[in-house]
Amino acid sequence: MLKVENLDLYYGAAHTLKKVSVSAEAGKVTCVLGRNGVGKTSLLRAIVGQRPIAGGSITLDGKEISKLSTPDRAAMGIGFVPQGREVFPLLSVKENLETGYARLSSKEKYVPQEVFDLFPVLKSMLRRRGGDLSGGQQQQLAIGRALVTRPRLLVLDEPTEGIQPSIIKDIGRAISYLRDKGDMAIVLVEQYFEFARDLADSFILMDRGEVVASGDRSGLDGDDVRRLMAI
Ligand SMILES: Nc1ncnc2c1ncn2[C@@H]1O[C@H](COP(=O)(O)OP(=O)(O)OP(=O)(O)O)[C@@H](O)[C@H]1O
Repeated sequence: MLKVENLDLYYGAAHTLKKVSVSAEAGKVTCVLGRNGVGKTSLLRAIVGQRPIAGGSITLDGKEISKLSTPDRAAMGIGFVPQGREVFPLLSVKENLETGYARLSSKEKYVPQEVFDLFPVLKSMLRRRGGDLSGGQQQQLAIGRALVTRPRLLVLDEPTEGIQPSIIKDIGRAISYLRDKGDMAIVLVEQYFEFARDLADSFILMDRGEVVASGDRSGLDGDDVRRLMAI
């Protein structure tokens, strides 16, 4: 479904991503692993259209999307859960979810029941302001908001960061459920190794802007991976 090939990205003179390649398939979780600052967030932002690339290609179902705007990519089915969640603090939970309606047809403008099944707390807090939710609840809201857009490709940037263990479990269960439905490809950036290992069908490991290892989940047990994940 998603194919990123030989992607180069710069911030000014800094060559932040060097010939990075990764792919993601429906019904699978692809994990992007690596320490702080190796370029994981930059890769995701390039995929969703928030960072221009200097070289390489990004295709979704064979169509080149690297020149398309972020809203156009969202309309093609890319949903993004950014690092830090980016919940609108003054909007209610309901209004935050409804921001996902922008590119939907009028028939699709509702919150899918599975959002509330996966995260029942959102249902009970629909009128609360986003900014009044705990970090874990905000993360659930950010995932729910992405699901409202009916993504075919769901891109998540460190959904466990700063979250309490019980909610990490809920988020892990949600990702497994979405994967097992079979029609959605999931790209997950994580620094929490055990969480990623439990979910990954395949992975890439990055170091200083480059992919230094990749493979299926069995490759995650190597010492190299742990060493390059250690902070
Ligand atoms: N807007 C920016 N301008 C300049 N440099 C940036 C910018 N954003 C990120 N960088 C630099 O690019 C490199 C990669 O950052 P990036 O956030 O992609 O890494 P990361 O692996 O996601 O790290 P983290 O886990 O901390 O988010 C870092 O050296 C970072 O300082």
